[in-house]
Amino acid sequence: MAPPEGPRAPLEFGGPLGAAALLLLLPATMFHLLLAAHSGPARLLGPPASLPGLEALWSPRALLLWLAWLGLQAALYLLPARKVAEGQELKDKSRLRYPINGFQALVLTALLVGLGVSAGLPLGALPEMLLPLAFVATLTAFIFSLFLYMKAQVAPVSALAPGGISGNPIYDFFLGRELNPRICFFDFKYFCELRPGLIGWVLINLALLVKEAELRGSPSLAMWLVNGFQLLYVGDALWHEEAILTTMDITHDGFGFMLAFGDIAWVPFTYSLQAQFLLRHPQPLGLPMASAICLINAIGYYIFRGANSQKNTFRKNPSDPRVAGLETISTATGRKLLVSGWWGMVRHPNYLGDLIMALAWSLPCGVSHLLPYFYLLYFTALLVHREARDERQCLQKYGLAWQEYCRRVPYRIVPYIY
Ligand SMILES: NC(=O)C1=CN([C@@H]2O[C@H](COP(=O)(O)OP(=O)(O)OC[C@H]3O[C@@H](n4cnc5c(N)ncnc54)[C@H](OP(=O)(O)O)[C@@H]3O)[C@@H](O)[C@H]2O)C=CC1
Ligand SMILES: CC(C)=CCC[C@@H](C)[C@H]1CC=C2C3=C(CC[C@@]21C)[C@@]1(C)CC[C@H](O)C(C)(C)[C@@H]1CC3
Repeated sequence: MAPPEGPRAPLEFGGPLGAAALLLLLPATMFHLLLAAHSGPARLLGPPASLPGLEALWSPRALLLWLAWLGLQAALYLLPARKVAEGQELKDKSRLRYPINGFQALVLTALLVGLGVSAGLPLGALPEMLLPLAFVATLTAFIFSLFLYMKAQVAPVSALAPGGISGNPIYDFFLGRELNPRICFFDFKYFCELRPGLIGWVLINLALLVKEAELRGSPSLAMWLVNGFQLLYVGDALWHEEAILTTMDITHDGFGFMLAFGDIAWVPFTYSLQAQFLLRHPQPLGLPMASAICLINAIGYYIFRGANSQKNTFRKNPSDPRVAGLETISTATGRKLLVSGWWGMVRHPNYLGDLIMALAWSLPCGVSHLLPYFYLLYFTALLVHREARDERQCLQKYGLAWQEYCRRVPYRIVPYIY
């Protein structure tokens, strides 16, 4: 029998207590990382050297800059798109429409920043504002999640996510009640997932690179690598923007504090940790080591892109010649599961590629500190947890066919290990 959905569904993240703890723990971790990367010892574990006062956190300039950034990204979202894609079928059998113009937003942002810099915009001053910017981003995430929670109170039941309707306000505030909150064509979750945070991440990286050039004459090789790898990752996400429409964040999870904070605060301010670390803790990196790290990133990217594209192509059109020859298992839903190609190697080959890239992003920072490896550690925990959630959902969706898939492809993420 399928597990229940709605108020009787099993609670995730340790239920209301776990959600309450995460509401505090996630912002606290982000500030700890920002302070640690800025400090001499750069300790991941242990208390920061000193705690900032309110004057270090609050800055009207940072608030203005942050609101201007959100406004710019919202305006770019509303520009005419090269394509309008349809999302997955919803409970009421309708499909939402989404503009595909994320890559265009990245390019236009780059052009505007380029113009600004040539007109004297001090991009190298941004690293000094990271703390107050992270503070206003966190405040925005709390206020915005409150708005989303209230908006969900008046949304029809069919618009609610299966997980966020436990009835416990803290849990539902954290996980999100409404699946696709929108005002007219403006989809809040889709906008936040790919625009202000992801593009903000590469802009922060670039500012750190500029600042390093100002301080030391030129950016280090390690800084170039981190910038290049992460720009490739963000550019790839925006180029393949349509693929996000089938991820569990869009199709299953509600839009609450977890995703709102994750998208607009956690991603830009913690995913740029390696570049933040390198600015204060320069690391020597020779060409042979740099080449080996590039190779690791290329292997990770090859697996990540290959696996994601294979599944997306198959889900869009199983008779596409690129996937038509692959072996499949039929399921009672009428959909099929791939059992050869990337998806016959492990059950989440895309996670494997992503983790290999995460390793390549940390290696340029050397091995003297644990701090730049935070992303790899956090990401491993996130993907292991995400994989378990996805398995539960697939078992519920596909039943015996999923069990057969697990028998034929026994490893989850790493062949012969996990
Ligand atoms: N950088 C970051 O912080 C993060 C990055 N990611 C990345 O996002 C990407 C998307 O991840 P995510 O949304 O978690 O999940 P996936 O893209 O792995 O999607 C899982 C879904 O794929 C379908 N599926 C699973 N197995 C098969 C199969 N054998 N054949 C066909 N379809 C299958 C199922 O959905 P259905 O059958 O309904 O189509 C399943 O629910 C990944 O590359 C991940 O690494 C994710 C989280 C955070
Ligand atoms: C700890 C915490 C705050 C959890 C929230 C998790 C979010 C940070 C992540 C959940 C899924 C994500 C995805 C991406 C970024 C991180 C979040 C939002 C993603 C946009 C990164 C780029 C990838 O190519 C992607 C598009 C596949 C990916 C989608 C999932």
